[in-house]
Amino acid sequence: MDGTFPIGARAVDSDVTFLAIDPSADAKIEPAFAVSSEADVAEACKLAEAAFDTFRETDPETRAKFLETIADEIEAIHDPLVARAIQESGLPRPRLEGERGRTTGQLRLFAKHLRQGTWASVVIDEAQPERKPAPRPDLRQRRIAVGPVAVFGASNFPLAFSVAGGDTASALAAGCPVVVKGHPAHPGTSVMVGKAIQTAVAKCGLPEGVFSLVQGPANELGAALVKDARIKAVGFTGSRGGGLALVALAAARPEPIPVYAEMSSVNPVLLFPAALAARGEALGKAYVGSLTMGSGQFCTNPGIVIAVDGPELDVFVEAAAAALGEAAPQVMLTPGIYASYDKGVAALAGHDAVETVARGTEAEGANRGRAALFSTTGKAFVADPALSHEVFGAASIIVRCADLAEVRQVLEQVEGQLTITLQIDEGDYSDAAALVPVLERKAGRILANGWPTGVEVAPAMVHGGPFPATSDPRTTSVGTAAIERFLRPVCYQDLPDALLPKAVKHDNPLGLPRTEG
Ligand SMILES: NC(=O)C1=CN([C@@H]2O[C@H](COP(=O)(O)OP(=O)(O)OC[C@H]3O[C@@H](n4cnc5c(N)ncnc54)[C@H](OP(=O)(O)O)[C@@H]3O)[C@@H](O)[C@H]2O)C=CC1
Ligand SMILES: O=C(O)CCC(=O)C(=O)O
Repeated sequence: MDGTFPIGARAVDSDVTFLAIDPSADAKIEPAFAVSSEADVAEACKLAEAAFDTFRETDPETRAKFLETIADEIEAIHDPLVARAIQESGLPRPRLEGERGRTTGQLRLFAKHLRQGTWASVVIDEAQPERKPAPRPDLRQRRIAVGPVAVFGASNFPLAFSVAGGDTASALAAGCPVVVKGHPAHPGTSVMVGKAIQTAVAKCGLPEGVFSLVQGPANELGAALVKDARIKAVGFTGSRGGGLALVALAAARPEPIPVYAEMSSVNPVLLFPAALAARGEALGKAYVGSLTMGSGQFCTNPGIVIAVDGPELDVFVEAAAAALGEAAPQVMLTPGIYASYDKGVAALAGHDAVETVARGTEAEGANRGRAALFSTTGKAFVADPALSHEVFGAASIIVRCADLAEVRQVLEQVEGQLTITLQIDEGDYSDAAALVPVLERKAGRILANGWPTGVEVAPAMVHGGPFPATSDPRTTSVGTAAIERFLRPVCYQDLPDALLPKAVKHDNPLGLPRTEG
C-alpha cells in the first residue's frame, strides 16, 4: 500500500501527510498518507461533472456490471484489506470479515436492482388526441441521476458505510459520479477500497471522473467538497454535530442541495408485561449481547429500555446487570470517540436522578470502553431531555415507568429514531397496538422480539427515521430504496421518438417495467 489517493485515473501524492492511529496500541502507524488539498477536491469535482452525462446514460446492465466488478476487486484484496481495517479500527476480525461480505453483497444487490428496472419509475401516459374538451399530450416520465454526489465515510463501519459502502453503491447505481471524503480514522482501508473502485472504473471503460477519493485530518476538506457547485447531493453517517454542520453548509450554498445525514439514535426497546413475565431473564442477557457488540459503536445500539416497574422488570435488570458485569472492555474506534464515550458515561453516573446498575470489567490498555448500565424513573426521564441523548458506545439506561400511560409519555419524549423494538407476547398485543401510531411517528423501523443491531440489507429495509436519526426522514441509507435519494423525475411531453431517451422510447429497447396511465 502506498500513501497516494485516487482522483479519477491518477494516484495523487502530496508533501503534506498524516498517519493513521491503531487505537488498540494507541500508536501512530505507517505508511504516511497524502493529505488532499482543496485543489484536489476541485479537480475531483471537475472530473465528476465531466463524467456525469456519459455515466448517467449508461444502460442499467453496464452499471450493474460495474458494481459487480467493484465487488470482485474488493474480494481480490480481502486479506490485506481486512488486516488493515483491524489495525485502523480496533474492530475484531469476524466483525470485519462479515462487514466485507456485507459490502460486496450490497454492491451485488444494487446490480440486481438495476436489472429489475423498477428504480427508473417509468410512467407512460399515451397521447389522447381525440379527448374532449382538450386533447391529452403524450407524457413520459422516468427518473435520472441528480449529479455528482459527495459521500462521507463513517468511522464505525470502515467498509460497509465507507468508501464503497451503501451511500456510494446507491449513488453509483443511480448513475451519479461519486467523490468520497474518507474518514481520517481509516485512511489505509479507504485508499485500498478507493483503488479497487478506480480499477473497476478502468476495467469497465467508464469515464475516469466516475469516482475519486479525498482524505485528510481537517474538516475544511469535507466543507470544501459540500460547497463545490458541481456536487448535487451529500450522503453522511456520523455525529449529530457533523451532520448538522454539513446540512447548514449545503443550505447556505447559492444552489442549496440535499444532505442525507444519518446521525443520532438511541433505539428504545419496550418491554411489555407478558413478555417480561415469561422470559425476563433471557431478555436481560440478550439485551446485553446487543448492547455490547462492537463496543456498542452502532447507530442501532439499544440505548434506552422502557418498561413498567415491578418484580418482573427486576428479574430482567438483575440478569442484564450480571451479564454486563462480566463484559470485557473493548477497543473503541478512535481516541476521540473513546473520550466522548467516557465523558457521556461520567455525566450519566453523576446525574442525581440516575442510578448506576452495573459496569463492565475494569479496562486495561488505551481506548477501551467499559460497558455501563444505568436506570432512572419515567418521571425523571421526562423532566430532563438530556437523559434521552445518545452516548455512543456500550452504555444504556433503563427507564422504570409507573404504568403503561407513563411508558407512552416517555416514548413521546424521545426524539426521532432509526428503530424502536418491542418485546411482546400474545398477551401484550392490545397494549402494543395502542402504541403503534406513536411508534410510526417516532421511528423508521419497528421490530418485534429481536434486537436493533445488525441491519438486513434488503429491498424492504428502512434505515432512516425522523430527526435527529436523519436529516431527511423520507428515505433510507440501507437497502435498494437508498437509490431514490439520488434520482429525480423528468417528464417528456410530446417529444418525437428520435429525441426520447431509451428508457421511455415507444418500443422500450431497455425492457424497463412501465406503468401505463
Ligand atoms: N450515530 C452514528 O451512527 C454514529 C455516531 N457517531 C458519533 O460521532 C462522534 C465522532 O465520530 P466521527 O465518526 O468522527 O463522526 P464525525 O461526525 O465527527 O465525523 C464524520 C465525518 O464528517 C466530517 N465532519 C465532521 N464535522 C464536520 C464539519 N463541521 N465540516 C466538515 N466535515 C465534518 C469528519 O471529518 P473530520 O474527521 O475531518 O472532522 C468525518 O469525515 C462519535 O463519538 C459519536 O458520538 C459516530 C459514528 C456513527
Ligand atoms: O446495525 C447495523 O448493522 C448498522 C448500524 C449503522 O448503520 C451504524 O452504526 O451506522
